[in-house]
Amino acid sequence: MGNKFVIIGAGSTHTPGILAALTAKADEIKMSELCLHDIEYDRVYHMGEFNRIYMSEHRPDIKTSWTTDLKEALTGADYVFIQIRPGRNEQRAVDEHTCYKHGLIGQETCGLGGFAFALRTIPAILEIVKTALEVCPNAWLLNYSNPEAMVSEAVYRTYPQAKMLCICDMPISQQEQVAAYLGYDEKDLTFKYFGLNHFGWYTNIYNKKGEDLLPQLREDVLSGKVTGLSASQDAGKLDDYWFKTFNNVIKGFKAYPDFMPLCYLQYYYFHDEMMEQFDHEFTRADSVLAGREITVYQECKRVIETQSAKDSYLISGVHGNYIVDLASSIINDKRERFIVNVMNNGAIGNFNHDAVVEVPCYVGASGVEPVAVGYIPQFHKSLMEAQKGYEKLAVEACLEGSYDKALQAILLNKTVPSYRKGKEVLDDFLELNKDYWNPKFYK
Ligand SMILES: NC(=O)c1ccc[n+]([C@@H]2O[C@H](COP(=O)([O-])OP(=O)(O)OC[C@H]3O[C@@H](n4cnc5c(N)ncnc54)[C@H](O)[C@@H]3O)[C@@H](O)[C@H]2O)c1
Ligand SMILES: O=P(O)(O)OC[C@H]1O[C@H](O[C@H]2[C@H](O)[C@@H](O)[C@@H](O)O[C@@H]2CO)[C@H](O)[C@@H](O)[C@@H]1O
Ligand SMILES: [Mn+2]
Repeated sequence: MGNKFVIIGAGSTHTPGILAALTAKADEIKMSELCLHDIEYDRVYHMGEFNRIYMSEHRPDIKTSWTTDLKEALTGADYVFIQIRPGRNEQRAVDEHTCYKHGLIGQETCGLGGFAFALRTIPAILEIVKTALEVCPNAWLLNYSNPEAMVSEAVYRTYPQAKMLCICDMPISQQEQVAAYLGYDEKDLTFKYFGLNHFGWYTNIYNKKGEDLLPQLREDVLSGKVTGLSASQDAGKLDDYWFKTFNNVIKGFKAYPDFMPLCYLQYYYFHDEMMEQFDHEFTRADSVLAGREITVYQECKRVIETQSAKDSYLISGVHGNYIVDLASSIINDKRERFIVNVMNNGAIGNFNHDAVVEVPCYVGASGVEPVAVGYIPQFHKSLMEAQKGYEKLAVEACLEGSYDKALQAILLNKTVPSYRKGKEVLDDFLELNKDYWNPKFYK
């Protein structure tokens, strides 16, 4: 008997990439069944039928199904991938435009866009984990749903018994860019890293000879020899948003050269410049809605009409491969190294032990074993402490429906300059999220 895999939020436009990775590694992960679930019938119908046709042509031995019934999806599940976006990209666009209206960065997970997003996602994720603990308590839950930093805090404190890993594909994406610049395959390098999700730094980059390549990269940055990461890649593969974002890594590394920053730190290091660099009228969510949201479902409809996926493009890419490789490391007890959001418990010696941090971990059948990072410098520790205070208070505000805690959280976010600005955005968000936020906010 093989493994039943389930994708919750399967209407995700990233699902085709995950299907490609699951299919490519079906034997390695012993996949015998794949069920797609989403709360929106139209989305799970199109993605579910796409998957049925695709699998019938590539792996007819694998049983496929799709449903809007969560308990039905989770019955007998062994591995559950979760990638939900309550309110979809339409509500993400509302988050971004609202922040820009008040002169603050509008971004999916960073700044106050992430705050609104977290307060929509956390209640939904907790419901899914609660149901999974009832229906398939021994299943591994691998979560991509954002904002990971706050989703993981909420889940790990509410359901510490859940076999759940909260992961992000940004570190591996940036590592692939850096490896290409250095002339290596990413798998041949060991990246030393610490931080919070979308708020971390690389301290060393070792090759197989044990040589640390970060100092040379730092020299290239400080000398002006390298001005952008994406230059090392076929820029055509990256859209303008990612092209700019990966190039800003070099800008951040130059500004604070002790460690290489994860690209998302651009929103905190250079908030004012990000306001100039990114379009306020046509935001990232607008771009996704006009792009990926349309092309992915057009392809699903085409395959359903022709009843064949033989000539369908399917790009597994880093997003699809990362979560399937992680599942394989558990299934086959490979104990490979992944960057995961885990309870600190001393991995970062001088940071709150009762806080979720994002660190390298070895992942096997027994779960995750974080690397001992040791003590981190005052600069990074202080930035992380303020951000973690924001994250923890945002989770408490969400779970309690507390306006006061929401106001406290907001002021701790480095993209918010004042109580007045933060309160203006919060009050707009309360009105705009009535269908998603804790009803206690409105009592
Ligand atoms: N961790 C990472 O590095 C990473 C990478 C990519 C995407 N993501 C996250 O994955 C999630 C999905 O992203 P996307 O761009 O694919 O979104 P998407 O809008 O394309 O798809 C999300 C799907 O979730 C469904 N959904 C919403 N609420 C649900 C619920 N309660 N139960 C089941 N399904 C539900 C929606 O109907 C939609 O089909 C987002 O949270 C996004 O931020 C995370
Ligand atoms: O703006 P989106 O919806 O395209 O992406 C938002 C997500 O961006 C990161 O994931 C990227 C990944 O880093 C990139 O290399 C490529 O694989 O696409 C992914 C998804 O677009 C980030 O890690 C996620 O947390 C964001 O949700
Ligand atoms: Mn991420």
